[in-house]
Amino acid sequence: MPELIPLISQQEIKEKIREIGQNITRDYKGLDLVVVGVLKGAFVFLADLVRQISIDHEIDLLGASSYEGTSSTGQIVFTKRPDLELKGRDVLLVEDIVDTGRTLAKTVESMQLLNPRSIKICALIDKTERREAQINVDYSCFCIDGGFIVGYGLDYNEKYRNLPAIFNLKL
Ligand SMILES: O=P(O)(O)OC[C@H]1O[C@H](OP(=O)(O)OP(=O)(O)O)[C@H](O)[C@@H]1O
Ligand SMILES: Nc1nc2[nH]cnc2c(=O)[nH]1
Repeated sequence: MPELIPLISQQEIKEKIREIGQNITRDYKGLDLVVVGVLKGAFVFLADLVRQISIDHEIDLLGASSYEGTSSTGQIVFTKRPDLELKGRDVLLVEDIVDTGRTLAKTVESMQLLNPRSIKICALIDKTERREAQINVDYSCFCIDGGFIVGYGLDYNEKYRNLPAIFNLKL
């Protein structure tokens, strides 16, 4: 039976998202912000984050998937493309986690083809141990070394996304 070890509490998540939301609000004043959440994992974080951004902005979604169990297959499959016109606009990609960095590297590459004015990255978790692609996370809520984490949108074989806090999964 997998074991769940508490890592980041609901309260810590709430406080950090409020702070990051204020920073985004300040930095994007006067810009044409489109917040693009990367499904599936980012759906919980995205919903909480946009409610802490107090300037006008639009929201879109893209889908990217590459994990089987705790390992990246290395093959990023885009399951959904954004619907909004992004040309000339200020895109903020919202991810639940940056691990190897492969998903975001491919995602940024594909978003650049749509000619936005700017692309920045906001991640709930910046996990550094397995990083392979050079990714600059502009807004990071929590930085951790390693482990496989679940909860608050993050899954293991599609389970545990509903947990309200973040846990280390021990198999
Ligand atoms: O930096 P990386 O090593 O590429 O890992 C990060 C990606 O892994 C997870 O997605 P996953 O493929 O599990 O799909 P999901 O969001 O649908 O769970 C997560 O949501 C990120 O998109
Ligand atoms: N759930 C989950 N998905 C990931 N995708 C890349 N790293 C992780 C992780 O630690 N946990």
